[in-house]
Amino acid sequence: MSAGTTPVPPAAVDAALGPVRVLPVVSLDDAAAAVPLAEALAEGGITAVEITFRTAEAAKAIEAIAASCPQTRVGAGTLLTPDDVRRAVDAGARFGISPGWDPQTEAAAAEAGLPYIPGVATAAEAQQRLAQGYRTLKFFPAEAAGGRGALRQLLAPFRRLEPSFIPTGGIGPGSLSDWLSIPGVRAVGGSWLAPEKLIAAGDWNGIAALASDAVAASSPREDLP
Ligand SMILES: O=C(O)C(=O)C[C@H](O)[C@H](O)COP(=O)(O)O
Repeated sequence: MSAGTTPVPPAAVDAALGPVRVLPVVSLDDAAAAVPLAEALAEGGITAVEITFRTAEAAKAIEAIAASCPQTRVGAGTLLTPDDVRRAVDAGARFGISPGWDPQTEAAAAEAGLPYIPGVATAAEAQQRLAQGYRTLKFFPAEAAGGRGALRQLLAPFRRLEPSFIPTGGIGPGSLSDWLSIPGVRAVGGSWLAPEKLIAAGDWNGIAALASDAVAASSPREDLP
């Protein structure tokens, strides 16, 4: 397969993400933290998590959450190669996300039937992915690529194709609700919900509090599964 591979249908991506409006982006140095972390996020009301392949423990962490946290939709992030995709799927990831896009990673995701969300930062990239049939796109790096103004401008010409964006990169509690109020923003991603320091300290109450603050700042959308 090559560029032009038919992606997993948008409805499957939507179903995999469920009602999530805030997606914690998590890098774990020790997979032993995965389950308590997912439980803390769920206690705060967040039942989806993206475990990034930035660390060697990613697959183990996904496997642990998939096995022990049935309430949590666990996905894999930073998918950069077909091998990342295969390891994510074998570990039990229910969706996959890349910071950008390449045809080999895309083909591996399509072959595995993994609901897959590529990243875009420009109109050209958005138009290419939409033309292929993707509808849910990560907008990355959200703040550095122009922030909310840039995304609003991107949405204007593409709106009739009904794209659904997950802005990620530089977003925190201060701007979360403004991002979520943009029509066309499905969810917001970010690492602020699982700071390295709190994870290292095992401060699960602290993480549950961050999650519940984020849920309080986000409006549910009735059209989501
Ligand atoms: O790792 C990946 O796959 C990425 O695409 C990048 C991350 O999603 C962002 O770096 C998170 O951004 P912060 O919330 O500002 O930390």
